[in-house]
Amino acid sequence: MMSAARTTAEPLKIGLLGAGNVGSQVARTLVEERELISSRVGAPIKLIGVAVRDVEAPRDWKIPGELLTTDAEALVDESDLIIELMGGLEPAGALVERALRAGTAVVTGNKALLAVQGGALSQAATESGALLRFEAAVGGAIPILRPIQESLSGDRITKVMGIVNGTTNYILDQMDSTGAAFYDALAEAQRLGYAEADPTADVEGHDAAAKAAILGALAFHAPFTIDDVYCEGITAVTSADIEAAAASGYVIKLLAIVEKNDDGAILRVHPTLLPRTHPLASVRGAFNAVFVVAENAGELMFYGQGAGGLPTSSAIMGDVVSVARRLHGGPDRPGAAGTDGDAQRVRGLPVDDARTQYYIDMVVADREGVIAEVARVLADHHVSIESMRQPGSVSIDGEVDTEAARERGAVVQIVTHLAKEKDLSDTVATLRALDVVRAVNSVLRVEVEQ
Ligand SMILES: NC(=O)C1=CN([C@@H]2O[C@H](COP(=O)(O)OP(=O)(O)OC[C@H]3O[C@@H](n4cnc5c(N)ncnc54)[C@H](O)[C@@H]3O)[C@@H](O)[C@H]2O)C=CC1
Ligand SMILES: N[C@@H](CC=O)C(=O)O
Ligand code: NA
Repeated sequence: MMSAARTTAEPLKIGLLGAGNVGSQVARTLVEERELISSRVGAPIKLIGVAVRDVEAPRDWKIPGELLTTDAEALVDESDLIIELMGGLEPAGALVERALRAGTAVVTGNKALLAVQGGALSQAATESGALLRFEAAVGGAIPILRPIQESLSGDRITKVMGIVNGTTNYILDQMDSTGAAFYDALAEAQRLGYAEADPTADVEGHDAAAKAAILGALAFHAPFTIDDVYCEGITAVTSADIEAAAASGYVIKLLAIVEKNDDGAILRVHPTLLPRTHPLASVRGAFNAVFVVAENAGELMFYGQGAGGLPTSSAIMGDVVSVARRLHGGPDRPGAAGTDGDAQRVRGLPVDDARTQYYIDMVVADREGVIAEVARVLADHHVSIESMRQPGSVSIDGEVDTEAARERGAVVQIVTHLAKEKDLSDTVATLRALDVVRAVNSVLRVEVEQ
């Protein structure tokens, strides 16, 4: 049985299995951000070892040599919490099972394993009281499994549909937007750390099918496996298909769809034509998006980075913090504001410090030199202009360029670059005070840049 909740200040011992794209980023976070993660947990944590195949292999982040080991089993036996990021069925499956049977908590991103042995592993966890979490297994960084398992646990989910494989979305997007060749786009997806160790799993749809099985199992509370999923990948999709779809206003996306009716559930993965106006059509690159439909909640949409070492490590670390809180006897929830021991508490700042773009609509005297005067006021306040329009004079009832309209003044509409709220409000006050400015009608904030 799982050992009693830890109440001492003894660090929680974390063992990491695998240090590839995701594992090396998780190792970096556990070492470089140890204090922050410990403060989020509310108790100390410590990475005690990283099991690798080759201690000399180059990695995205250089793991301190004393942490590296090739003895994964010994590391499992010494740890309180195992993070499995080797991928594949074996030896990952046996190691995860070994940990769970010993009551050791496991966090994994291994959808291939979960889609085959998820039921048996959950059973092993239940029997020993061990915790098993796998948010990274579907949608990479996107929190999607916990919302399904927890937030929607009081509702009935009827359908989950989305783009759940970053590699194939990247390939299809590159082919569609740049005319890239399939294998060039795949090679780039591999270089960027999106693809599975064997990318056949991505392009043949098996990775998306594994995710569909996990989504179906959690959404419908049923023991679905990858064998229950109808699966077609993208290898049969040609450049000609993509061009023809584009000519008719469609884009081709690999979708995973799990839906329930009165008789049961259908789980499927296949390339699908979507109108370019469909929300999933705008999901570009390795991004994922998942729609969930529930009887009472209606439609929900989740969007974010579905692949890549760094984004995926975020989901892994979220599970690690959540599990570590429970192992330390604390609640599996964030502390109330300012109570979780987070040393980097953030103070509130005045809105004057906010930076955004602005749209200003004003009426100025219709004469020479006025625009230069307006532009100078903006420059004096460090507000630069992105675009300026002069749609015409102030007309009433549709009159066009009459003497009377010109007398009322000219409309000027300005969009600024990023500026500080304080500089903008000073700018507007100065503009209002100018003789040549008849009125400042609107000042609206514009969000363009991330
Ligand atoms: N890369 C991504 O975007 C995402 C990956 N995942 C999952 O996370 C897991 C890891 O993915 P990546 O880091 O991309 O894979 P990767 O192939 O880059 O890394 C796996 C690492 O595990 C090592 N490994 C394999 N067998 C081992 C053994 N017996 N002993 C010691 N080390 C061993 C490999 O040498 C490799 O360095 C996989 O289950 C994958 O499906 C989940 C979400 C996103
Ligand atoms: N290979 C996967 C990685 C994330 O799950 C993908 O491309 O989405
Ligand atoms: Na996720």
